[in-house]
Amino acid sequence: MPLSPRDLAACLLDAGAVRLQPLDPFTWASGLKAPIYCDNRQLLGFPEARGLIVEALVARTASFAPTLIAGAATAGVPWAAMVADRMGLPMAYVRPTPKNHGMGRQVEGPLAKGHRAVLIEDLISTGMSSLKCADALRAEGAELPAVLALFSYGLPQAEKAFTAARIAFEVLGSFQVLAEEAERRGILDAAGLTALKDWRTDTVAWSRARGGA
Ligand SMILES: O=P(O)(O)OC[C@H]1O[C@H](OP(=O)(O)OP(=O)(O)O)[C@H](O)[C@@H]1O
Ligand SMILES: O=C(O)c1cc(=O)[nH]c(=O)[nH]1
Repeated sequence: MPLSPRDLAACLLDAGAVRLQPLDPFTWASGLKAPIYCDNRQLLGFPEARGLIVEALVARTASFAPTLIAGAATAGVPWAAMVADRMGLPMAYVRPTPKNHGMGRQVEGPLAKGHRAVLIEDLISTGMSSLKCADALRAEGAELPAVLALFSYGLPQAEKAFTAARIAFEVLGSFQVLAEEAERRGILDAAGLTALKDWRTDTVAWSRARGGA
């Protein structure tokens, strides 16, 4: 059976990957402050869950008929490596910025030019990191039909950014289902639920009120 968003939420909660700290917010890569942090990297320590996730990524990836699998550094790289290995395809990885010594490359591995690439990312918040990698792949001459990620918060700024960049993105799991599963398991108490609800009402205002971007 394919991995559902609820299965992914279960994997994340079982792995202890989800942390809630409304009173001591996390700073995200974008500079936003948030009450939640989803550390997908924890999934790497669970071979069974990891295998199911890779299988789901392979199925989605295959539908785009890529000739190259690219990983967004750093957290997307292990997933891209496992997918590329299962599919018997070349793999590259993309740094957030070009390396400032050595070969000075942003896309590392085979030249992306002429390839039809799928970019694999672990998580999408604002989409900024994935889209920087997407730009680099396109600048090197790759066609990029899609970005695939394990999880997305479903923030409107991400939707807008991907639409503007004309790149499809697909995810295995969402914040909404994760929050539902956490509530079902009794992990989210009333205070946690209220904090997440307040945050979701306006994530940017919530962040600014706490000194974030
Ligand atoms: O959609 P965004 O707003 O860009 O946020 C998501 C990005 O943030 C995290 O990466 P981080 O920069 O923490 O680095 P890492 O991948 O090296 O852990 C995550 O792995 C995504 O790449
Ligand atoms: O936006 C981020 O930086 C971010 C959020 C999150 O929940 N997990 C993560 O790894 N990064």
